[in-house]
Amino acid sequence: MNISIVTVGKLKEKYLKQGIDEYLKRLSAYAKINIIELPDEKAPENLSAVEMTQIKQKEGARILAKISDDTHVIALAIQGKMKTSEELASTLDQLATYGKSKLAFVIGGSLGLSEEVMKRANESLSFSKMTFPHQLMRLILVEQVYRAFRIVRGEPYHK
Ligand SMILES: C[S@@+](CC[C@H](N)C(=O)[O-])C[C@H]1O[C@@H](n2cnc3c(N)ncnc32)[C@H](O)[C@@H]1O
Repeated sequence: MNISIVTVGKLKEKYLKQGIDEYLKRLSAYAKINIIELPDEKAPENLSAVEMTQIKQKEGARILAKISDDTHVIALAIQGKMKTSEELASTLDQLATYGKSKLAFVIGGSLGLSEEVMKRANESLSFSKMTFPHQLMRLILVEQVYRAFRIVRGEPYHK
């Protein structure tokens, strides 16, 4: 399976980078993972709602340009659907069963994801009702994707 993680904003924190690199290394046994990091749109203070939407749309268009039509898209959003790790594993398993070899997870920047990205997404995924910074979200996501593959393969993983 080819998995892209399309993410807005740079990964700056060294401690998170180390964690992400470790899970990407482990994941390489199960899938081809491609991280597509897009720059954050600069959003000055005191923007009107309309201006904010325009900036989000611009960011969204850059995200969508990186995703091919035949890709199954999972948008990460606080208001998305919550799943257990087993359910995420089952999603990956089902996609593989139905011959969907391209999957993209999308992580927004500080403004969140535009309506256009949410509409393009085949599903949305919430990791809790709490807000995580995008860099930490990337680490949590790669760990959960790794966990999902271990579950699919019936391989041991600490609970
Ligand atoms: C700092 S958050 C953006 C916060 C923004 N105000 C919003 O409401 O989306 C950056 C990105 O991380 C992801 N994210 C943060 N917390 C999340 C959660 N609990 N579940 C799923 N995704 C989350 C989302 O993709 C979000 O766009």
